[in-house]
Amino acid sequence: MTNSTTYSVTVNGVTRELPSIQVGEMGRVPLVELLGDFEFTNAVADALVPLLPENAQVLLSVSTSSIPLAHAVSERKKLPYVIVRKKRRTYMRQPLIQEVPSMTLGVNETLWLDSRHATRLKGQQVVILTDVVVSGGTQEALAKLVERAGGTVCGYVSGFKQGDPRVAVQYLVELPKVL
Ligand SMILES: O=P(O)(O)OC[C@H]1O[C@H](OP(=O)(O)OP(=O)(O)O)[C@H](O)[C@@H]1O
Repeated sequence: MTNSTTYSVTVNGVTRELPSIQVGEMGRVPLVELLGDFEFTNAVADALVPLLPENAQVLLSVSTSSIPLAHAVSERKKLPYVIVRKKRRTYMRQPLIQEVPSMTLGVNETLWLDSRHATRLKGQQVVILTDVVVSGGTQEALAKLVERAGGTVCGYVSGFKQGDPRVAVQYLVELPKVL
């Protein structure tokens, strides 16, 4: 930690001072933001690639914060990626709908996977990839979507772990839950 309001992390030689944000009654939480930061996203993607299971065929991630990371890892591994949405779109056809019971900020979410993309998971070995894992609720909900789509989860990977997730996640950096 560099001072009382930031938390310093370095991945593959790229350092960021994470701001600490007051989250409800949890206290001050160091906040990772890959969105809008290509240099840090690329560093995290480079470091995550060796953690992916060898048999991975597809990456599955979720909007919004994890999208740049999923894209960068996909590009490096030459694996396709699928993004689950948090809002229904009019162009979705017969989406799979999955609730996330409790998330980081205590807000329930609903995940939507368009059937066009669910088809891409069928019969595939799928890695679940997020930028941050806290409770693991999001990764669990993504795993349920994989099963419902007829795929198999072959691993859970996250750039950062912040807390005690309910799933066994491969991660790069453990962050304190509160500062
Ligand atoms: O392990 P969990 O407790 O489920 O929390 C992890 C989730 O929380 C963050 O998303 P966030 O809630 O910030 O949503 P956003 O990506 O839409 O900003 C992160 O990107 C994961 O998806």
